[in-house]
Amino acid sequence: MNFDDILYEASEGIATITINRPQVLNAFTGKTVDELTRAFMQAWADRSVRAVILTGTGDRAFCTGGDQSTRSADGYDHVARSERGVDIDDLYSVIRDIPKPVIAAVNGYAIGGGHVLHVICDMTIASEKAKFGQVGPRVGSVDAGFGTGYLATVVGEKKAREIWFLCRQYTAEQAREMGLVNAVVPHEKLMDEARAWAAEIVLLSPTAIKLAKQSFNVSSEQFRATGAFASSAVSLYYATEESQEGRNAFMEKRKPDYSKFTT
Ligand SMILES: CC(C)(COP(=O)(O)OP(=O)(O)OC[C@H]1O[C@@H](n2cnc3c(N)ncnc32)[C@H](O)[C@@H]1OP(=O)(O)O)[C@@H](O)C(=O)NCCC(=O)NCCSC(=O)c1cc(O)c2ccccc2c1O
Repeated sequence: MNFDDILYEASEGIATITINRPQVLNAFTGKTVDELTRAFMQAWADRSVRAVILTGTGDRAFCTGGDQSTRSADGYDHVARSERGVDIDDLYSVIRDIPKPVIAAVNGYAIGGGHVLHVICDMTIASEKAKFGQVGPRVGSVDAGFGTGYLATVVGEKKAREIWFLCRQYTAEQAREMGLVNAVVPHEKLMDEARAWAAEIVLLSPTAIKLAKQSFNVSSEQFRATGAFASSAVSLYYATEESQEGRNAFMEKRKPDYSKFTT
């Protein structure tokens, strides 16, 4: 399968999927989301693959979410819906549903939708240089469902609300302390560590792993429906002046001014 925005490689039972848009810190467009979804389906269909690693190209970013330069007033479709009609909810679903563990190897910023991506992965290994956070309320967006409710099941309600309501960035060590990542390793050892974890999985019973993963998914399944509903709501929100102010401020490299908006 040919991809433009991502890299796909499979060997020794491990598929590695790499978001490859370093010029925008691996932010994704609809096309990127579509390619990621297809890459996960390819890893699912390949019976020799027992574990998947998701990472980003370069030293600076895992993924910084939707590519703001492609977002327009008529909404979310331009950010995360491809010509083929595949959207972010399908990507989140395939990461959860593929019956093989998915390890996020976070090599830098995991921000916005990029943060949600690593949260959805089964496990996260972080470079000591990694930075984590949500930015939606700053840039006029919100990725609810897995991005909010499921995050709260991972780090607790208070911490999840802090992450969303303050839009701070957290270090890899802070992320480990709050249970957001499984391990923190020296930057240059990140991919070796991720491959070592995946190689351990390769030796285990694939059916037992599948059953365990599917059973873990049961209690958070409600967030899939919340996410679909939230995507519909956000596509309406993106059309508003308030949301546009967030996006425009980011592109113009200034602070957003939400002072005239109320709710
Ligand atoms: C990630 C940062 C904190 C990094 O800051 P830093 O100062 O280190 O670097 P720069 O800001 O100078 O970035 C370098 C370069 O990359 C460009 N860039 C970075 N991120 C993006 C991006 N997301 N889109 C487009 N371009 C990006 C940046 O403009 C610079 O370009 P130059 O040409 O000037 O060199 C900081 O970059 C940052 O905060 N980025 C913004 C991240 C952001 O707004 N992400 C989108 C959030 S919304 C989202 O992801 C989202 C996705 C979904 O799929 C949803 C689905 C459903 C509902 C909601 C969704 C949703 O909210």
